[in-house]
Amino acid sequence: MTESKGKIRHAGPLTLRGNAIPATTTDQRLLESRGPTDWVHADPWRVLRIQSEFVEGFGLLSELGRAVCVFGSARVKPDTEHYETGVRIGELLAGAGYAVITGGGPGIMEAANRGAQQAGGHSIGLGIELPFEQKLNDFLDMGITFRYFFVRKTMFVKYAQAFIVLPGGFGTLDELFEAITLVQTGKVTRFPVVLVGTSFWSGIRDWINETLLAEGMISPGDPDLMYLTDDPEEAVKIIQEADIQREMQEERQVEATAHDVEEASEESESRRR
Ligand SMILES: CC(C)=CCNc1ncnc2c1ncn2[C@@H]1O[C@H](COP(=O)(O)O)[C@@H](O)[C@H]1O
Repeated sequence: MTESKGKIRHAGPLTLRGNAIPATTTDQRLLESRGPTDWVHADPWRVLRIQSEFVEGFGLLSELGRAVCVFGSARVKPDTEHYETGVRIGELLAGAGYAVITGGGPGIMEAANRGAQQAGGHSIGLGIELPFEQKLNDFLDMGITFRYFFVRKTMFVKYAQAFIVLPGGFGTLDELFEAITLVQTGKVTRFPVVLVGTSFWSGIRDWINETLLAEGMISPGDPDLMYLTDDPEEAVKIIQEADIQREMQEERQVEATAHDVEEASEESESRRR
């Protein structure tokens, strides 16, 4: 087909006219064994890659069971206070029956994975492809490296029941505020977000109260979406208690539904009589 103005081409769901009509068809480009390959870097092709990342991620994680994400700096070194806290939290989570999910990198991520593995738990790393050479840490039972940050973030939120956030930089803040925004907007419910390290986090906590809340940028209950502690045991206890609450609420919902069904069937029975 030529590229004259009046022509029209339907390509799947697309309608193309005039100069928008490509010189070759999709099938031609697919079957062409040689020739320009820059189309693999085009956006439509990226969509497939994005889809395939979702498929891989869902496939790997769908049978995970209860899990908690641990976030924190990629830069802290072993034998430092924050690293040791990360190890302890990994151990405690594993002891409480939670799989530990991290970003799969160094620092706090490595610490939490190390702790989980040390305690015989399930240790998972969801890594990210970065412009500089970077490998998954050595303490993972299961690891996957994502191309796209947003796909990886979906996995963190979908497969964890809670977030624990240790000291960190931009990456950690991004993950923290993503989680809180999802809870604030009701996209995820009953999802505890626990900050560990009171002296590190109190500055931002105070700013949230004294500036965000004071200027009406958030609602009065919003600062309570985050728990703040120094104690790894307390962090894990907060998550366990939230789990118990969630189970109780689910049971109440099941009972209420059963009760409604019973009432409805009694009513229709008496109408029939
Ligand atoms: C030494 C170095 C910079 C390595 C970067 N390698 C990384 N590997 C995997 N996840 C990462 C990495 N950097 C940042 N992140 C993500 O962002 C958070 C840490 O970023 P930050 O250090 O707080 O800002 C982690 O929870 C993780 O999910």
